Amino acid sequence: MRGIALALGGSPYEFEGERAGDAFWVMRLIGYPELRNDIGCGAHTDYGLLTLVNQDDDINALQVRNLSGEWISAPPVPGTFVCNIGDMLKIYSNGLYESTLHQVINSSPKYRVCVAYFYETNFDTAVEPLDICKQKTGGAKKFERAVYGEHLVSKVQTNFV
Ligand SMILES: O=C(O)CCC(=O)C(=O)O
Ligand SMILES: [Fe+2]
Repeated sequence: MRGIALALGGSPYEFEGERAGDAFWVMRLIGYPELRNDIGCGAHTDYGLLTLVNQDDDINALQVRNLSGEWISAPPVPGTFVCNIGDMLKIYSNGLYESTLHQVINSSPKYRVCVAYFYETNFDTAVEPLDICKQKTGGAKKFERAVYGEHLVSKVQTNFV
């Protein structure tokens, strides 16, 4: 996160203290039964700052939607993690970073396991575009302020109910 803060033109500590000094992180171990096109992980964006996904090296199941609206594969690259930008980083960066829509369909003949680490802001943090990011994107904020915990609860309720 310090590298991302620097890349955005800020101090390395933009995502610490009241923003993410007490990060509401979650690690999830997810199993996907083989040969199932009907269950998996439906299309969604991740909620927080940054997600690191460690997936099986030999199963191609994760897909991301590109700007043309097509689903494209994100095949595993052994020894690497997939990094997803979350909704909070999209807001902080005023859209310089996109929280990409993705889904998981395991139509392979093998059970797939993924370990996903979600690095989030503090639960109660009110997230709004950083000044440095507004300056780089024309001056105006493109997204309204969102309280991370409220966003999380509303996404979980709409995703899982
Ligand atoms: O299983 C994966 O590769 C990704 C899972 C995912 O997108 C999520 O849990 O948010
Ligand atoms: Fe995800």
